Amino acid sequence: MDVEPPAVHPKAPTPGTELGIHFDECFGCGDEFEAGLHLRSRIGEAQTVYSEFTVTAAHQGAPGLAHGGLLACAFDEALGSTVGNLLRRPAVTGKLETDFRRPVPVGSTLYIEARLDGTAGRKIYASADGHLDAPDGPIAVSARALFVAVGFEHFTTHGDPAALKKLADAQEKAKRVREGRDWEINP
Ligand SMILES: CCCCCCCCCCCCCC(=O)SCCNC(=O)CCNC(=O)[C@H](O)C(C)(C)COP(=O)(O)OP(=O)(O)OC[C@H]1O[C@@H](n2cnc3c(N)ncnc32)[C@H](O)[C@@H]1OP(=O)(O)O
Repeated sequence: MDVEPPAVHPKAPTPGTELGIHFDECFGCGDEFEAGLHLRSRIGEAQTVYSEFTVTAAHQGAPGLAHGGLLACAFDEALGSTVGNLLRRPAVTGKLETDFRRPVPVGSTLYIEARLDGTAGRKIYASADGHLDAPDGPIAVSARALFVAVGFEHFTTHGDPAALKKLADAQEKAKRVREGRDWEINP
């Protein structure tokens, strides 16, 4: 099947939108686990998403340096967020390839610029570059990923139904607050 240019969903958030946390317990972006990556993302122009990841002592491999697996995790999150928010289509990572070009010290921030590259049926291609300590800093890590679109049953069949319900309830509550209907919540 030919790879086609990605078609951004008409209801995708607009450039400049801060994306927030998609699930409190997500290791990539959630705030429930102190040692998590706490990635913060916003929509950029032309099918891009910008994310920032600050490396702490909790993310070390060698003394004072980020663990490569956790850097890959940051890219999985940044790319997953790009696919999910721009296409508004449930998808999971099928393949993730990383190039580690420079060491990333504790205390540094990676500025990750992620983009959609194309789609072919259920396959979604995306890639990203991580710039060290400034949006135009040297590239320390690059990644390419294949996401595969799945039905919602992927998560209900393989995931945790109680956690999914917690997530659905939180999303419903956030929607009510956004629409000014928070008074409808019966405590
Ligand atoms: C508003 C919304 C906001 C949302 C924000 C969300 C943020 C989220 C942030 C979180 C981010 C974190 C995100 C995470 O961490 S997601 C968690 C990590 N990923 C997983 O757990 C996925 C586990 N794998 C599976 O479930 C299945 O294997 C999948 C579903 C991927 C495919 O099994 P399925 O049986 O369904 O499909 P298929 O096998 O017919 O494959 C379909 C097509 O894909 C091609 N293919 C598959 N794998 C590979 C591969 N490795 N290399 C090359 N190609 C591969 C395959 O050849 C075929 O192509 P073609 O033959 O049709 O040409």
